[in-house]
Amino acid sequence: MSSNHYSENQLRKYSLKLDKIPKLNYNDPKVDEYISSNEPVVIQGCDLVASANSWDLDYLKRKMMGKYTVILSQNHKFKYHDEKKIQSCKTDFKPTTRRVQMKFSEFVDKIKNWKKNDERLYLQQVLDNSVGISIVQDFVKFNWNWITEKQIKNNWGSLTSNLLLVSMEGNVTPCHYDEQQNFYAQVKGYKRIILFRPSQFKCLYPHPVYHPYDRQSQVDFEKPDYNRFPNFKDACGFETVLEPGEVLYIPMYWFHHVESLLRGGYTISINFWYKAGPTGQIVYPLKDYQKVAIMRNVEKMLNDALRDSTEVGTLLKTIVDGRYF
Ligand SMILES: CC[C@@H](CC(=O)C(=O)O)C(=O)O
Ligand SMILES: [Zn+2]
Repeated sequence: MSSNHYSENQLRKYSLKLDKIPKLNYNDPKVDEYISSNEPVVIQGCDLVASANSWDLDYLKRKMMGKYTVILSQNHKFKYHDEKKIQSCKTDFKPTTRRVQMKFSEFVDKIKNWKKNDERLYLQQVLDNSVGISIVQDFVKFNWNWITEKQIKNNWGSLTSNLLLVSMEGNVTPCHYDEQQNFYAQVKGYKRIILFRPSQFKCLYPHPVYHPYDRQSQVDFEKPDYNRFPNFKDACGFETVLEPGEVLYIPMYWFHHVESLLRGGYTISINFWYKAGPTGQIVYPLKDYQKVAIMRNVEKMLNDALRDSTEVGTLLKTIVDGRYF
């Protein structure tokens, strides 16, 4: 996959079967068909975050005077972990990233002077009043008519947050799923996003629900352990390289892996996370994401009932072995 904006060798190499995600103009009626059926689609020309088109490091440095959330990593992977689950986790969990509060000017200096073996940086800041009046003024000029029309038409819940994502070139957010609907807007630079259906759960082996890495795939895409994760060889997904001005709809529970292109410079993205709508009438057959939600509830119920996460697997095997095929 290449275009006149980037080349194939800027994409990291994985042994995966990947189809292309369609790119449609925002007034193409097929866009609503994809969104209403929880299928990913790249939307062009909707100007969702056009008021952020001028955002670059210097502009943000001038306008953002506070301290902001920056993730530091010993390598190019920024695997998210839930701090709240660390103390209850029986195994000795060693996160590979740490979260600090950093002035924007310091963040800019560090990425501009970054050298090999330095910790990598990834600014991931919720867009709230702390970002300063200028940024808020750009924020209120987002195309809220367009996105709110989608929210209402698809009966989604409320907008929970917007993350401002400023990434160094080459950073990777490894494969995971979220339980929210997501419109992911690319502002600056190019990001490759790989997506898998929720039904690929059996190929991607997410960590157990009690684990700090809940929702994150256990599989290292760069060095897959096919002995532990044999179904990964059957994984098949979709990919796109998102360009500035484009918006990717990431359906809830769809696994996604995100990378800023190698040698592509820093990238700026803004996501829009929406709560799922009310379940309403259950329709059979169940959708794949509903089955993931059921599996999560079974794990949570067993963890709560057994009070020992190491017993959950044994009990589930006892239920299944020789009885359910
Ligand atoms: C949270 C970071 C990630 C985006 C993502 O996973 C999401 O918006 O759900 C990325 O852009 O690196
Ligand atoms: Zn995500």
